[in-house]
Amino acid sequence: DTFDYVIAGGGTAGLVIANRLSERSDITVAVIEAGDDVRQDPGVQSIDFLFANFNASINYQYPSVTGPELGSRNLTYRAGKALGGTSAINGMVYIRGDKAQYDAWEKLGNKGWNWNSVFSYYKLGERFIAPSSAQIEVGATYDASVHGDSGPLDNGFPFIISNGSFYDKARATWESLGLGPITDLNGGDPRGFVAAPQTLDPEAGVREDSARAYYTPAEARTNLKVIKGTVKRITWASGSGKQAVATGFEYVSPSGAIIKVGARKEVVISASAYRSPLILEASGVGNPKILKKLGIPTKVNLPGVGESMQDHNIVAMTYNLSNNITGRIGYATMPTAQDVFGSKTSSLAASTFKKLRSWAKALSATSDGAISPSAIERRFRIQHDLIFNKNITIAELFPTNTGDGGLLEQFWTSMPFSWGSVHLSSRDNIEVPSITANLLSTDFDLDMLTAVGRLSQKAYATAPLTDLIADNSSPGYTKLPLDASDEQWATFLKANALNALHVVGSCAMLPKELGGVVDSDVKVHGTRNVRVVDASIIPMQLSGHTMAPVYGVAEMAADRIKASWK
Ligand SMILES: Cc1cc2nc3c(=O)[nH]c(=O)nc-3n(C[C@H](O)[C@H](O)[C@H](O)COP(=O)(O)OP(=O)(O)OC[C@H]3O[C@@H](n4cnc5c(N)ncnc54)[C@H](O)[C@@H]3O)c2cc1C
Repeated sequence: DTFDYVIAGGGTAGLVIANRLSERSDITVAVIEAGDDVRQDPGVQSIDFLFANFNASINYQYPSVTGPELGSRNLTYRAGKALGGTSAINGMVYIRGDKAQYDAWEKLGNKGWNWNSVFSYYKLGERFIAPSSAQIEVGATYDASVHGDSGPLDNGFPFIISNGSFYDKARATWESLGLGPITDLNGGDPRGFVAAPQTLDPEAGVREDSARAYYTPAEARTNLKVIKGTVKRITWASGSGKQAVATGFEYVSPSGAIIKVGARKEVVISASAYRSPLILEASGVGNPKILKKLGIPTKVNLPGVGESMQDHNIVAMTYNLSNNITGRIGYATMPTAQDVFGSKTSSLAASTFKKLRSWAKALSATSDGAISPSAIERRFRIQHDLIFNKNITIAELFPTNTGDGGLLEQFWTSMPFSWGSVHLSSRDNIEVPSITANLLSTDFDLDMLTAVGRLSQKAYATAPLTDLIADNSSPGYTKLPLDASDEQWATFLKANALNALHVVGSCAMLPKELGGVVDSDVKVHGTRNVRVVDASIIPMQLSGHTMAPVYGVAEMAADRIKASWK
């Protein structure tokens, strides 16, 4: 078959693109998705389960190990394998990040990509469901002006938040720690404490994933087709012009047959930050040194493919409760560098600035110079400026119910300088990426996580939140006392820090000389008609979580693609 557009991956971003492109009835669109349609699966619909589908068939699980300094621990990276992709299995928390983080994309060379532009697409895509007055009383506040009200994606607060007994005490504690309540964390300035909305239908109590939001309303269109299969590679037009021209994809059908599907106009890769680089590499687009080792001829020399994979660094602690907390705990506290480092902030700003060059050099060396030290340093400088001059939020502290009556406090740093990579593991294996996690590889990343951990511990030891807390059950105050030294923290974090599953950057939207893979029209450098749209193109980490940014980016990318029709 041949279509105008063929999309590899019907996940969070892929279905946004499919929906928006097929709005025009004379444009034909096919989506090749490896997973099943799970919209009717009660486990997917449920808004309570977050971790329940971790080992299920709708989950990809990719192995990796930490470096020896972190105990060579096994890490698992996860993503959804279903129509809807990771939005079908994730925690649904919807947080966009800080304004300045988006403005940095434009500074990095992406014309037109800034907070104002992406914000307008956030609003276009969203149908925000205002909380009830009972929900507002327990922190579900909002500013209607920062939300959309007629887009496809439902976003709101779970009904059961209104039974919560946690809010008043947590709010008072955070207020006393200088991080008082804010009205809405999605207006570009999320610093403070507030209930976080989730992509769900509050009345029905059902998950809103991209299949429900973007595929269901478009399903009946005759110009849109979903094909079950796993894309192996791009097929190329013969000839060796300046720009490579895709003719479609080759995919493996459920029966194992290798099938070709044609694309008259373009192919779009939306297979996630883990898998989009693999499809490019399998098609000969990437770092010639890596491709040569894999036995793949280079079609497009693009060394940034699979590099600068950025995640958040996450740690969990658990608490026993002396007073039962009813209802759902869905509150985020987001601090800035000043909030966590206090009076040390300016000296840290100066000392870390001096280290950027050596960090960039070391990172470049881990990938055999795939991205030059000077390009990484340029990117690091912008990141440093965001942290220390633009005062963005640099961490999130997010409590949830443990399920057995306890409280799980997860905290993570949002802007680590430790970047990893993800590449094809062997020529024909499109299923298992080779992931280098590279967690906590700079001293500052460890300092940030330590400072955020101390803030987290302090909050649960500060009245009135203490009224609810019986004890720190893990790691426990014996192992990690409230006055733990830097060494004790380092030992704890090196043994327990994990990948937060918020991976971006592996096909970064940046100029090629900065290690970029796609340009600001989300087109792969050196190709005429290959685009990538998913978390992989987000060039620099954001505060919060990654799903909302993926929706915003996909909405804007769809318009960029449509603009090429004029
Ligand atoms: C357990 C978990 C919890 C999370 N919780 C949150 C949260 O609460 N809030 C938040 O903001 N973010 C959260 N995230 C992260 C967020 O969900 C993801 O960053 C985002 O959904 C990624 O979207 P994507 O479009 O890049 O990829 P995906 O949504 O993963 O889409 C990729 C799609 O491509 C398909 N695919 C892959 N390879 C191929 C191939 N070769 N051929 C055909 N199809 C293919 C996949 O099956 C999938 O459907 C969480 C992630 C995980 C794993």
